[in-house]
Amino acid sequence: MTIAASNLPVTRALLSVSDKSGVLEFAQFLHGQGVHLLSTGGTAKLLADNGVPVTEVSDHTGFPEMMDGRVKTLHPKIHGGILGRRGTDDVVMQEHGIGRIDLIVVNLYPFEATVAKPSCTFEDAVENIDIGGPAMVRASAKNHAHVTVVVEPADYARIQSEMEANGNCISPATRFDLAIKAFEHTAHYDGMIANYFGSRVADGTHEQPAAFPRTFNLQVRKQQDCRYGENSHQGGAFYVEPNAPAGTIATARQIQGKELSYNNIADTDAALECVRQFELPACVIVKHANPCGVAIAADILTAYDRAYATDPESAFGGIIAFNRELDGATARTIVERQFVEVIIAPSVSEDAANFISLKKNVRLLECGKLSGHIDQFDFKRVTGGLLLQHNDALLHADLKVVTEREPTTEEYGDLLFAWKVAKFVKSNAIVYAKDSMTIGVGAGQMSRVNSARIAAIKAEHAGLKVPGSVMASDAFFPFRDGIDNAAAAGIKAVIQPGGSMRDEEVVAAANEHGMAMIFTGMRHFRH
Ligand SMILES: NC(=O)c1ncn([C@@H]2O[C@H](COP(=O)(O)O)[C@@H](O)[C@H]2O)c1NC=O
Repeated sequence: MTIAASNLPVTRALLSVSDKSGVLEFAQFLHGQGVHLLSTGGTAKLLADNGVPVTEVSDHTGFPEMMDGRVKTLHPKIHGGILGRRGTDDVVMQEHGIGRIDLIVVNLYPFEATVAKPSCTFEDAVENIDIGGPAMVRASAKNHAHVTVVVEPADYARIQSEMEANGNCISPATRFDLAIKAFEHTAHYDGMIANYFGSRVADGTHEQPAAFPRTFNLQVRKQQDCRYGENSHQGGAFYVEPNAPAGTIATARQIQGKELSYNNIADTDAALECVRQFELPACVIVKHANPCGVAIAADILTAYDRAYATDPESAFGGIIAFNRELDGATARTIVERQFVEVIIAPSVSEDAANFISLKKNVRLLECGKLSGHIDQFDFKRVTGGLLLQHNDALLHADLKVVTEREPTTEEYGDLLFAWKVAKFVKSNAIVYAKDSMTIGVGAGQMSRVNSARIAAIKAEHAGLKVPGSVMASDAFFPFRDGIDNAAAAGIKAVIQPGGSMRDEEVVAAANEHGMAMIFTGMRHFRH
């Protein structure tokens, strides 16, 4: 069966909105076009108070709104008017005095915003579950062959210009597009309600335990198709959450360059999340999801120079992130020095953009001010399921010096710096650092000792000296050998979570070598 797909003039519209922004102007326009307006209590009052002729839904149905608004539009004269098919249901509609409603303008009770308020009670949440609104939205989306549904004030202008241009008609394409949006809208809405209910114990108390929802509903919108996924034989696409915060890869604006690939997006996210931890001007260079060079300095050019110096070989084709505006001098140095895939910064000066434009393919992104936002959940696909965890939002528990020797002020600064970097290095992670820059990064090894060896090899390759550096380890040392090896390489101080059954041996080794050691009380595995 093909659904009728002609242009249909709008003669009657129903407006029932919680978010009343722009609705008065839109109603004035509709009235000006000769459209008969129906509306629910609050919306009708707003229109009538501003001189827009409107029929209250209760007058239309002959039934009052009741039960504190729980029942307003749930009536056959409304739902029949929305669901009636032209040519199929005309007789039955006439028989029951049901008039067609061609345009539905509805936005729902603000459930998400209500439950986000710390003072929200379970009863408040329940009363903010919209019933009549979603029923009308779903009915109109189902009957999109004959009805237009608008769920967002942002679409008023689009409907207005289409009606103006087409003699009050809205095209089948627009109706279908808005129907998709309507079902996305109600799916998201019910998903949020299910998450809220599902994270409460089903024992009648409605108390919220510190648990995960019984089902996990998340709606993400496709931002772009990628040319391919992680490899060229895999498809890929990038999806973002509604209301994704500023200062993230999800909301970054691409100023120039080739389209971002799947791997570019993943690596840029890793770089940006790492660089946002630092208060001083910082630069993080990422390759294959791992920081290969990180530095903080008085300005971002120095930070970049020093981050690059850690591992120039790996920085080739890397992703570079800054926590300050990208300036001309830094942009120029990058394009003159190295091949780079992506550069991202909170903002980009005109000079910087001009320098980068010399390399047409380089993807340049501006992400806006970096905030402290951290998503609540982190997830990982496993075959047939999803692993959900709270995000690794904290840096450390109490910092405890466990050795006879305290770290010097310089060592202390470098230890914290190295710890922040290690949090973003794949496990097992070992980071050597000195004077606020990475000296060597050992990532993703199955043994911690090998990660340490790799960090030392990296330093040697780059012509950097390990002696005098500090070391961060993302998890505890199971044996003293890691500390003995570090001391032999010239490491002076160590930061690690602690918590091994051989902590005593490990601390004794550090004391023997005259090292300082800090326990963070928190591990940062990253897989
Ligand atoms: N119960 C109903 O029949 C009903 N019909 C529409 N609503 C909602 O009432 C709100 C608008 O109310 P008002 O126009 O009174 O401010 C809209 O968010 C709309 O989705 C209803 N409210 C809740 O379900």
